[in-house]
Amino acid sequence: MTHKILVMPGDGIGPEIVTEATRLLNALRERFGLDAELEKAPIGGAGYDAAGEPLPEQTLKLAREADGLLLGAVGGPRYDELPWEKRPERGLLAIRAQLELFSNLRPAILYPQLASASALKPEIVGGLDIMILRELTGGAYFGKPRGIDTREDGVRQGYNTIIYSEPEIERIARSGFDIAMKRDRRLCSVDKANVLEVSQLWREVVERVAKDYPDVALSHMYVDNAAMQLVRAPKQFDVIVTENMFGDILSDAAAMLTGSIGMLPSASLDAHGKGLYEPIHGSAPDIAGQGLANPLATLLSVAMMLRYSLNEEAQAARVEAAVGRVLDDGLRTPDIWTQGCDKVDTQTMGQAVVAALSD
Ligand SMILES: NC(=O)C1=CN([C@@H]2O[C@H](COP(=O)(O)OP(=O)(O)OC[C@H]3O[C@@H](n4cnc5c(N)ncnc54)[C@H](O)[C@@H]3O)[C@@H](O)[C@H]2O)C=CC1
Ligand SMILES: CC(C)CC(=O)C(=O)O
Ligand SMILES: [Mg+2]
Repeated sequence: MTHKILVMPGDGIGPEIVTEATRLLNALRERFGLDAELEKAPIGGAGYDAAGEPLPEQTLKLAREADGLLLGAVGGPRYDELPWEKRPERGLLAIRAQLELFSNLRPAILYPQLASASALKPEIVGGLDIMILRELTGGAYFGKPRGIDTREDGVRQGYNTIIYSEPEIERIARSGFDIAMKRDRRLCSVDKANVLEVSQLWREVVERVAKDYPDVALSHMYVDNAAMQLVRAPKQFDVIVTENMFGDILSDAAAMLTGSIGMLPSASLDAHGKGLYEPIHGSAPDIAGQGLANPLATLLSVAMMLRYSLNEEAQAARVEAAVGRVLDDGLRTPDIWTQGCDKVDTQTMGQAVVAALSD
């Protein structure tokens, strides 16, 4: 069956890195028999420019019809003054919500070739392979009420609401336990239950779900400590499950353990395996259009799409092996460059991965 893949480049470095992902997918089609057709649609600032909406109706329609979704990144200073409903970031949140992509897998893996690019010493971080599972359709980014208004005494105030229902917590907890069962069977649930009622409920529900997974060692940790422990001794973690905003922040921190935020892919899944795949980073306006962006997080996101949504494990492994080979050859974009390696631009890196694909 032909896989329908929708690519949504978005803004900033989005189009540059998605160009490399498209090059990769086309190579898999032409040289390795991947049966797939690609379509392209605007989202984020590009959606606003094209259709006046950060998630145009036509993009959402195509997304619903596709088997796999690939996204670059959204946002940029050009759009920062827009009202919330029109902002690029709103388009991203909207597609996640509309497609019920509640389960966001963010693997943080240190490639051995990048040991010297990590923010931590090799003896602390060597062999790092953790999975951060972030709840993606609840919490502060979606809770209502939200806004900025003026109190009766004339003082302006801004507010958001962190809200989670029991079923929302339960389904992400189950995802966390299921993932842990396929790994080292250790799950750390991260919350702020010493201060937040929403976290107290989170902890209660996670404990309840744990009864169905007696083989998984469950622990709990407050998010402030978790941030510190990630930097102090990251290998103590196997799977981390946490709410939307905590996961957003912790995964950016974890990225630096792997050398760069340009190395971390992600999968955002619904309950049936449909997924949106994207690097965890943003649109990086500071380096956009200069060939400086690392495309590897996006290419590794393609691998995740092949594995999780398209059932193409061999193709996924092929992509990951090619990334490993290119790193073996010493090619580095500036964000992961260290002494003795070859500094290359976005396109050269993408072409090298394609050239390194093999049986
Ligand atoms: N999923 C998405 O589409 C996301 C969008 N954003 C949006 O992106 C815009 C910029 O946000 P920032 O806070 O600056 O975060 P960012 O992740 O875009 O950039 C943070 C830093 O990492 C660098 N960086 C990011 N990706 C890189 C790559 N592939 N290769 C090399 N260096 C890379 C950037 O140059 C920058 O110095 C904002 O409009 C923000 O709302 C932010 C995070 C996620
Ligand atoms: C629009 C933001 C929620 C995007 C982001 O920072 C992320 O998903 O990591
Ligand atoms: Mg983020």
